[in-house]
Amino acid sequence: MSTAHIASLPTAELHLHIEGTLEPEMVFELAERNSVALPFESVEDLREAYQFTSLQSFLDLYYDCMAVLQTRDDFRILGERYLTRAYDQGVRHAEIFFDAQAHTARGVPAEDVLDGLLDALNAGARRGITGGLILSFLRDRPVEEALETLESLAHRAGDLLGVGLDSAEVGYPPELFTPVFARAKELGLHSVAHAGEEGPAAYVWEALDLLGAERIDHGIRSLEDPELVERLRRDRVPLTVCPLSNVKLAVIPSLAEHPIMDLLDQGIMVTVNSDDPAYFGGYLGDNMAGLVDAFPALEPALERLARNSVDASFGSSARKAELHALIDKWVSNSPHRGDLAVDGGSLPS
Ligand SMILES: Nc1ncnc2[nH]cnc12
Ligand SMILES: [Zn+2]
Repeated sequence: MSTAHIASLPTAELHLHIEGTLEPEMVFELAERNSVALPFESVEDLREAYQFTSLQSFLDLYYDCMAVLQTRDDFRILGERYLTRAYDQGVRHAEIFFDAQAHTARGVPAEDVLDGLLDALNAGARRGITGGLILSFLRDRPVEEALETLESLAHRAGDLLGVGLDSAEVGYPPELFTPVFARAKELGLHSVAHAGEEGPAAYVWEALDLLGAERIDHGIRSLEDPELVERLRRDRVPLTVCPLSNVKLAVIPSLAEHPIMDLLDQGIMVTVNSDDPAYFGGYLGDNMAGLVDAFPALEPALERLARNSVDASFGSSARKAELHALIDKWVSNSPHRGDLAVDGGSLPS
């Protein structure tokens, strides 16, 4: 199967930080437009800094770069460019995280961020890519601030799909955010949480049992706990796995050592996502193609990965049916279609 065909697989992207789609060229473009001084001489200079040794080493640069995002229109452009690139790599539905606190801390109103991203999503929907927004709380900032942020957007709950939890993981257990997620539930919002990226399997349990998370973002360290694996399998809890991110942030030494095959073999509902594609070397289709390159045996499970992403999304039943029909079409245009895995979460042995 060609790389181009793999990268055209229709999917839903469920783990994507919009601020992580800020390409270096756009950092410079917006810095000029908004008169922001940058500590980098050139695009190349900035790109050279993309050498991360941990989640924190990435987050330091990620938060610095987003200082160039200042107006509703900046967020519209950011969103539209992501949706265009994602569409080109097969994405037909995107549930997008935004880090409101990283912007309000700089004096940018949360509603400007929200409105700019909604402008982009409305334009995307007219062009065949649907989606929604997930307000993600920064777990390394005070819980009270997360609650205030949620309350400040409570009157806009109808414009949000759900809430999430991200930023530096170790030392900031999900348990801390129990009241925030309880309030989000009262507002009728879905819940997801990053857990088990750098942090332990215990954080995944907390995200499920204390926050009521419906999906776990990353979750790869769940494999260290057989009881947790059984829980995820039994309840069909989706994991939004981000392979290129895991390698770039040194969570996994190389793509060839990624545990995706293990996760699938254990019957876990895995989805593939790009996390922060501008920083990690590729969008969703690039993640898929990289995985198949590292694990040729994954090819028969591509259809399963795509169907998982649709089933794990918070899209309407009607939209899910449309997305499954697009996957049907992709399968019928695939070589060796008789060999493709069509049911179950695991690979044929
Ligand atoms: N991979 C990641 N983990 C936690 N927080 C993030 N924010 C942006 N990317 C993230
Ligand atoms: Zn993430």
